[in-house]
Amino acid sequence: MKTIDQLLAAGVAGKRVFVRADLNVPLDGTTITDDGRIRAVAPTVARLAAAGARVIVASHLGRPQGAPDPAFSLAPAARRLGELLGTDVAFATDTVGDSARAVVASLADGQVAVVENLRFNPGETSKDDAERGAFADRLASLADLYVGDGFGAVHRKHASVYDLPARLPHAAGELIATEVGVLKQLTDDVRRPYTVVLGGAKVSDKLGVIDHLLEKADRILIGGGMAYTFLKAQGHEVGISLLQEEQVPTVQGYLERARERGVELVLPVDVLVSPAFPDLRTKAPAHPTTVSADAIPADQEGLDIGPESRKLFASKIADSATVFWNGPMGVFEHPDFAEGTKAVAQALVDSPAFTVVGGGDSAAAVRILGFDENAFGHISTGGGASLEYLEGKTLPGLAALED
Ligand SMILES: Nc1ncnc2c1ncn2[C@@H]1O[C@H](COP(=O)(O)OP(=O)(O)O)[C@@H](O)[C@H]1O
Ligand SMILES: O=C(OP(=O)(O)O)[C@H](O)COP(=O)(O)O
Repeated sequence: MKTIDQLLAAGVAGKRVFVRADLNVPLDGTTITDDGRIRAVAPTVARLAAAGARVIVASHLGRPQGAPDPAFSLAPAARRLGELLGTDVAFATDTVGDSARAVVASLADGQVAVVENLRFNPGETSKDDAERGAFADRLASLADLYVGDGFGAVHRKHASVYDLPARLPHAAGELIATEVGVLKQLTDDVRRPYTVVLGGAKVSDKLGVIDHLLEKADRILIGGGMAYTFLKAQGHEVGISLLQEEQVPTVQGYLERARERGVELVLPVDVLVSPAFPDLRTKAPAHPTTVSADAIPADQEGLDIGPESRKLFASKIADSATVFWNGPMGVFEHPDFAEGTKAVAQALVDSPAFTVVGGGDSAAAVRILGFDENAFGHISTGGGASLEYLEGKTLPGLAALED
């Protein structure tokens, strides 16, 4: 894989360099609640700008449906990038249209622009190669060189991640190089016991990785929204909790294989439930109840792991040599449902293990809940991306950066 150093050595002054970043940051309205992903890509942008490149930064944010949606605008992220770089950052109100072309044409050497959310365009995420390719052609017309540095999205076969680098001379940015360097340590010769903690809300996306983890990990702890499909697979009712009903038979297979292989699959023994999803803006008290994991009332939603589960998970983490964690244990954005995530983060900090936290929200959670980033072995900007990397899959966004 060519690195940014090689690109810089060849000279980028006056060149339009397209940087595919992952600026998919958590927002409260237009306020960024954690800017970790912007800080993570800023050094790559800064180095290119300092070398005289005209830098075009592009990213997705959230999951808009292929059309402009102001709730998912990258404008706040562009402003924050400008603050971090200490320079004006221009913003194009579209991705490949008149605004983007005008903004790029007006860039002087060393200046930086951000174009609007890639996913406002249906071609970005299309499953149709021709439609994705046509959008990649339009992106390619904006730039001379491509730098892939959106580690959190390298598992997506999307136009800006996969098709665009095939159309321009390309290199990997500093963030991707660092992320891959650290995650390699978890694939080569992992120190055991190796514990993987999974949670979060992207359940259908991430359930599949368990198939591979059953071959690799000694222990898998499952909390967050992921837990309820497992509890259902064990025959328990989960009320109105997040559930991937069609995956229940697959998960029953995982439970069976874990038993056969001697992999410890640890589920919550108690959960915090509430009749409604909490208001994350007002943070109004939700008055949750603690119930046993096998007794979730039909009209209630499981929104965090309970106190006994916190102790159980912490004890499993304490007795580990390597821990990889993706996915909050509950709806940590609300104080009533943050204790499970806090307890797991604290257990990682207290553990002598080599610890890696991955994922946009998981990384944000540890910082928002007040943990020192340096207390972890590594905080990865990618959740799904790191899980699929650990699975040994060929990731489209990394394969596309190969020479
Ligand atoms: N029990 C639950 N029910 C619904 N959502 C949950 C639950 N537990 C965690 N979440 C949500 O999961 C989200 C993060 O999930 P995900 O995107 O998969 O993690 P990451 O970004 O770290 O990879 C958080 O916004 C959190 O509120
Ligand atoms: O937030 C992300 O992934 P993550 O939640 O697995 O860390 C990335 O920005 C990818 O976003 P996507 O899962 O909508 O493709």
